[in-house]
Amino acid sequence: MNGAPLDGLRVLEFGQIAAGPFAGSLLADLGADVVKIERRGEGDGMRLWPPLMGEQDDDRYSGNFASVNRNKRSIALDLKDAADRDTVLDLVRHSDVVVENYRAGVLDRLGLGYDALAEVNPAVVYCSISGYGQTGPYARHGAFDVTVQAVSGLMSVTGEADGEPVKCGVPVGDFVAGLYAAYTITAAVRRASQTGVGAHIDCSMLGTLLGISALQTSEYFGTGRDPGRLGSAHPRNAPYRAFRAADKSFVVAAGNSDLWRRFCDVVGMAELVDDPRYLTQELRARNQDALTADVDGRLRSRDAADWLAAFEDAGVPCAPINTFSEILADPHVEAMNLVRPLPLPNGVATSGVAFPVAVSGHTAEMGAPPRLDEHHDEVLKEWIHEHPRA
Ligand SMILES: CC(C)(COP(=O)(O)OP(=O)(O)OC[C@H]1O[C@@H](n2cnc3c(N)ncnc32)[C@H](O)[C@@H]1OP(=O)(O)O)[C@@H](O)C(=O)NCCC(=O)NCCSC(=O)C(=O)O
Repeated sequence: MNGAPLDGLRVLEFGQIAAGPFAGSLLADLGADVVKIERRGEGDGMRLWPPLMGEQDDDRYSGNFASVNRNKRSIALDLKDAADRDTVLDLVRHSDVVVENYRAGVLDRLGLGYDALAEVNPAVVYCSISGYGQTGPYARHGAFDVTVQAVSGLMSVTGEADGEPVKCGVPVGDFVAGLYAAYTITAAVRRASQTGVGAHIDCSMLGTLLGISALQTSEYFGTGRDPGRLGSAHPRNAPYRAFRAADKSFVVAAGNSDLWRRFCDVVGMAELVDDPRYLTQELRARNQDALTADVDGRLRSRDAADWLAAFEDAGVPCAPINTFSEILADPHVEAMNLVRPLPLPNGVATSGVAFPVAVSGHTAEMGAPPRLDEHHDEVLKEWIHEHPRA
């Protein structure tokens, strides 16, 4: 990699499915040398998630697995076997970071918890990602994305007001935990490089979902009332939601008073600007059911594309409600160079979304995900024998 910000950082990832592997892939995309330690025989369970691509039954690779395990290497070890556990300890001596997302207590039971690893490498930054954190009444509870979206309050504010609570269609519980984990790991690595003292990072899916729910939790703290479900609408802004046009729905967000005036102009309802129900942002949000009813007929009179062109001309933020196939083929995404070829170990090429943040001096590459145990000898030789850490 060229000028990679994390060039030279050695990461051992005991990751499975999403949160741990995503944290590892964020580090790998920025140039870290990330080695997955996987279960012998089967490896990370996500290896079997469809779509599996490739001609031969025994040489197919999962697109899902590739998306969060590109740019990594793999070693398969039986963590219940004493010799393999010693191999892990040898690797830990020569690494900077360990990241894992097993149920709290699993790696402690295997003799590979933070205390054991800090004994062989006091500077190691060890990040545990779990559903509920390492301590507290729920620490040993297993968690999947949907259970944490439910328990965290997120589902209670997602969905239409008169419908059932639903989860976000993207597994934010896993991916947000992975993001916080990678961010905190890089901070702890900086401190470790200055002090020689590592860290145990306790990153929970519950805590991180509460962390990104800052507007909802602060609303509750301020009012004493639970925020409710508003579909695509906003509690403190209107018009700001999906509206129905003649052919389909689209989104427009006239999120301040100037944009509200422009919105009224575009829909040809200038009389609404001075309507006492809509004079301020706060009033528009409070009276948004009436506002939506007032503009509904007019918006349904033209197709979404016409409205989008008109709002865009007026500088009012608006958007089509795309499918992934639509946005991935969009000329703007093409100009961002986000969709790139992602090779699989069997030579088949799929596509992937590259690391989405540009860092000057660094080109994030999209290297193949590893075959299970592909790099066993290579990593041991490199890390332990050829380039040992002092
Ligand atoms: C996802 C889980 C509920 C799965 O629970 P379980 O299937 O009961 O697994 P556990 O993590 O409790 O334990 C893993 C077991 O595998 C053993 N184990 C693990 N790796 C190895 C290797 N390499 N060799 C031998 N044995 C191994 C380990 O010792 C444990 O066995 P024993 O020692 O015998 O117990 C839990 O791992 C969990 O809560 N993880 C943290 C939260 C998380 O990341 N969830 C996201 C999942 S994906 C998701 O959200 C989604 O798809 O949606």
